[in-house]
Amino acid sequence: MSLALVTMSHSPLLGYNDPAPEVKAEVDNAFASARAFVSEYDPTLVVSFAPDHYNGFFYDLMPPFCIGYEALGVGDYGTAEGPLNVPTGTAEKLAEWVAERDLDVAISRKMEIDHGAIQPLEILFGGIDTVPTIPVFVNGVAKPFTRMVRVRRLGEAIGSFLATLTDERVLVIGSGGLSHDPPVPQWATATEPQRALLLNGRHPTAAARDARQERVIQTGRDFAAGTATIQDLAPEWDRALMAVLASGDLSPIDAMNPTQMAHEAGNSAHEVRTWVAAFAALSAAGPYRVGYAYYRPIREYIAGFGVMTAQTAR
Ligand SMILES: O=C(O)/C=C/c1cccc(O)c1O
Ligand SMILES: [Fe+2]
Repeated sequence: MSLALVTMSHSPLLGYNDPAPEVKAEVDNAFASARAFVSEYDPTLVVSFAPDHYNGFFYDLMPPFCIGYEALGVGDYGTAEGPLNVPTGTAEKLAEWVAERDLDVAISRKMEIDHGAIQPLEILFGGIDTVPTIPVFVNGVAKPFTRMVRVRRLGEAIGSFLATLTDERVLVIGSGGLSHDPPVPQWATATEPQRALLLNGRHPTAAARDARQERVIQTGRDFAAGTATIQDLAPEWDRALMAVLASGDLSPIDAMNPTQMAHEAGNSAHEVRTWVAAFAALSAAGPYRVGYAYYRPIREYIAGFGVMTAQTAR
């Protein structure tokens, strides 16, 4: 049984704050390479590991992981709104398989997902319902964070299930990261209105959504201009992580410390958990080979921006 993987940074600022034309062309080329890889593999099932940014998951009930049995996009930053094509029966079996392997994972029969999960589907498939997709939420923004070994184990358990689906060609996606520190409020330092959003900010008014997005877009512009106060990107940290993921030996990930990750690479660097889960899932089907890798720190997107493709080695 073989599996395929695409991991990619997302940024809601794509199309809002574009970098210099040659950098934008590089990113477009990276997306085109990932698309070509996916098109050749022709997946029949996608498992998408993605974070959320207080659009679907809030502090009224914040799980570290959640498998979606049904899901819909919320439509933030112009991304698609509406239902995904989730194979509910397979998602249910996946959650049971994971629970039997001693891992605690939440489930949702109505998962609301934002640009973190939607953007890769739109970039790779041109839509959110073209290929059956099981969304797996991996908390990458809301403290407290699980130890990284739990993320690796979850990925491996999901991969071991996927390896039993011999009639499917499964693509795993990891969306997020790499180093970045966008102006997503932190509970400890949030104002009262921000805390209300973090606690239960579902379905904001159009005006509230626009105000939030405008603030992030402006921060991206300020960051590119060198005037923002957010933490800088950490290209060496990003490249080192990509090297570990490409090496096939994920064990060094277990030693990564959540506090240190945020300190070195920004609060939202925890989104790399999705990459770790995706690579761990891939590793469950045997040794793998990375076919394509792109990286550049892009301040306009507030992202250490990376794209990788990989596949089970034959
Ligand atoms: O949720 C937001 O408003 C912003 C999120 C964001 C900004 C920059 C890079 C990212 O990966 C993000 O998710
Ligand atoms: Fe994000």
